[in-house]
Amino acid sequence: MKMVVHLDKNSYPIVLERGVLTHIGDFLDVQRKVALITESGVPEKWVELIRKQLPDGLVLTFPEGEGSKCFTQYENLLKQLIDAHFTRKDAVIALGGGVTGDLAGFVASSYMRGIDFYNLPTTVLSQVDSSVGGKVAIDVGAVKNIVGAFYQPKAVLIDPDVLQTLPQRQINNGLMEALKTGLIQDPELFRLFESDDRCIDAIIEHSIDVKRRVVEQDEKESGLRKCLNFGHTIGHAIEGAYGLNTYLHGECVAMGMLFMIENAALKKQVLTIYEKLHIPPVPDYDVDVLMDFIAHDKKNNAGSVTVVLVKELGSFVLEQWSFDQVRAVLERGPYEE
Ligand SMILES: O=C(O)C(=O)C[C@@H](O)[C@H](O)[C@H](O)COP(=O)(O)O
Repeated sequence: MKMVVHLDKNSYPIVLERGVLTHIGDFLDVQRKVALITESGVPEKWVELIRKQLPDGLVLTFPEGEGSKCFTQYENLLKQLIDAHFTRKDAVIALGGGVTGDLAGFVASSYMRGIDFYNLPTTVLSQVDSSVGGKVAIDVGAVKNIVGAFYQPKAVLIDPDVLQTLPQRQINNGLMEALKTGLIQDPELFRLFESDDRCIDAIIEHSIDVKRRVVEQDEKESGLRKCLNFGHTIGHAIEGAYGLNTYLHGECVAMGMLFMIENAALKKQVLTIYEKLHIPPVPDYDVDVLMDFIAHDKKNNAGSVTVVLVKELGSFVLEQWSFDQVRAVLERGPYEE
């Protein structure tokens, strides 16, 4: 199955196909230097599958985890491209999860002011969400994605077969971004979570299709695209407050969404899904610490923040809240009406 993200000269295909990673040469020119940027957690068999299709490939592996989305790793990767004499005609492939796509994409966006970038996501989270849309970034300290760019890939190749080696916690983590998409835009996608035989291919297809349509209408997040941040304002704050490595990103988004669902029956349905997928409960938090992170949110506007609320399944409302309103919600807690 192939979709195209229509963005004028930055348009690109998303290929969702079991086995697509066995023939990447059909989608990109491999007859040049290609940096295959990957993280240590990606099984060797997937790295080798891609490497052997790259006659002049350079495998660059960084330690897995959010901690690698930092200036040190960013600089290391750039230095390795310089040492290997990469030119503007060469390319970067990201093979991994959201961290790899963000880091490798930011490297590609800035090396020589931008070289070709291809995203080959290997986790549920990156397949349903982060590989599409061109957000690339690193963190500074515990502040998530604070330095980055909008830099669209030349193609996204999604192969659900690679998920067979993914630990269950990572699968459930990624599913939270798809659940988010269902809650804000796609009731049918939400229903897939309520059925007992969740079909991952259908979840990916629904999620990516919604994301594609949102990005086409608002590439740089001036309006509509903010809906994709449902759960992220408080989610990112919890992620940061717990040191970026205690909870996974999707788990934090799941926690963050609870504060922003203004429909008791729907919240109950969501909590039932969390229970089935073993999503951790919201931990104890210090309101002042979370507010400090929220003060750095990119959706801030002098003294207020754009929040995404879900009142009815499949739709969202954007509201401009004062910090006092956010504080009140944090003080009320995630499980209260
Ligand atoms: O693509 C988007 O736009 C999103 O907001 C998707 C999010 O799920 C994703 O986690 C994104 O990386 C968060 O972006 P940020 O702008 O809040 O850093």
